[in-house]
Amino acid sequence: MFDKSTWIRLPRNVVVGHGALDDLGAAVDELYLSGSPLIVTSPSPDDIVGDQVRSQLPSPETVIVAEAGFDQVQNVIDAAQSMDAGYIVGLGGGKPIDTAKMASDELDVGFVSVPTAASHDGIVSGRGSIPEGDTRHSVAAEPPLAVVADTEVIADAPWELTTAGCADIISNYTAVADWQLARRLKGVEYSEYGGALARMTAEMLVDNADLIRPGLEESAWIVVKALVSSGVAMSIAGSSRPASGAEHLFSHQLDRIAPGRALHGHQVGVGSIMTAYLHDGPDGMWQNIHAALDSLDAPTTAEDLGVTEGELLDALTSAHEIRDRYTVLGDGITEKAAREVAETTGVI
Ligand SMILES: NC(=O)C1=CN([C@@H]2O[C@H](COP(=O)(O)OP(=O)(O)OC[C@H]3O[C@@H](n4cnc5c(N)ncnc54)[C@H](OP(=O)(O)O)[C@@H]3O)[C@@H](O)[C@H]2O)C=CC1
Ligand SMILES: O=C(CO)COP(=O)(O)O
Ligand SMILES: [Zn+2]
Repeated sequence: MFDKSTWIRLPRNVVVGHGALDDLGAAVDELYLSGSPLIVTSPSPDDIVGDQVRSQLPSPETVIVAEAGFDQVQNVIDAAQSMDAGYIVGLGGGKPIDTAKMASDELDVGFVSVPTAASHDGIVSGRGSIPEGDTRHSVAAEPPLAVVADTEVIADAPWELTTAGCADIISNYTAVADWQLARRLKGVEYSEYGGALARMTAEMLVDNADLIRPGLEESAWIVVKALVSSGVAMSIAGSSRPASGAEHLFSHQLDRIAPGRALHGHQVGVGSIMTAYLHDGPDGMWQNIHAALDSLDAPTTAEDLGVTEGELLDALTSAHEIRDRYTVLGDGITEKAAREVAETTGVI
């Protein structure tokens, strides 16, 4: 087996647009894969487009993923082995897509990504992010051979899924700042291209924020392109560093402390406001991040996220424990400092 950790692995076919789902069969045929696919999805995407996807693929089988987790990845591996799947299709939001890409990696079979929501930037990346007990693992996973994103389906998805994707991209500002800090203080390896692409993607999204409105297919198109770009940045870097810093540590910790209250993207957006403040102080980028999230109707407060002041402060003070990734949180901040940043930025 080759060591692929230094390879930049990117999709061959990225099909984005109105009715793109009708091209799924053709986009897959063009990959010269053999055998039948296992489709990994969750309840809503399966209801909405499951039949349309199945009708274009040879003798598919389907697994519905209830929750993210390694047990679900194992279920998918077992199902794929028992049908001798030729490749795996991830259909839906981040949960089924990450599960599918991790199972594909384990089995060494091709992976095709079919997002039904513009809710996260894992739709193109070769990274999987899965919770396990008190930690979250960000692991190398099979990057998609093809991505098929139908803007008609995505524009019809609940608006908050799109605003979550926007916030996930806006958080690249603080993720890159954390990565640069880790390079300066800890000698962490840094990719100029990965960092520049992630930051530029956030800037372009913020510049186009006025065009991103509910129900508009053009908005879905702008956000999906940005998510693709952010995923490519992660592939170039060979890690999630360009798109995941302290704001993601905060969000992952909130998933443990207050599970299921808010979407991933919304949590990282609020985290980004606070970690921007920690980077630059009162006059820095936190106000721009706050204004951009506000203009997109994305959450900016603990209340918007449905978490209490105590839960938010708990997550911020313990976020550094989630994984060994140096950020502006260093080896942890005090409750007094956490309260000050949350109050000054209006998060609590
Ligand atoms: N690997 C990576 O680089 C990255 C991974 N992630 C991971 O992705 C996950 C978050 O992704 P997210 O998409 O929020 O999670 P989910 O897959 O849980 O999707 C969120 C919700 O959207 C619903 N949904 C999806 N598509 C539609 C649609 N078209 N219409 C109506 N509802 C729809 C799902 O419904 P239902 O459950 O009923 O099916 C679910 O309730 C996290 O686990 C995160 O860590 C995030 C960023 C990057
Ligand atoms: O959510 C991600 C990038 O937006 C993935 O990052 P993690 O490695 O922190 O899970
Ligand atoms: Zn994210």
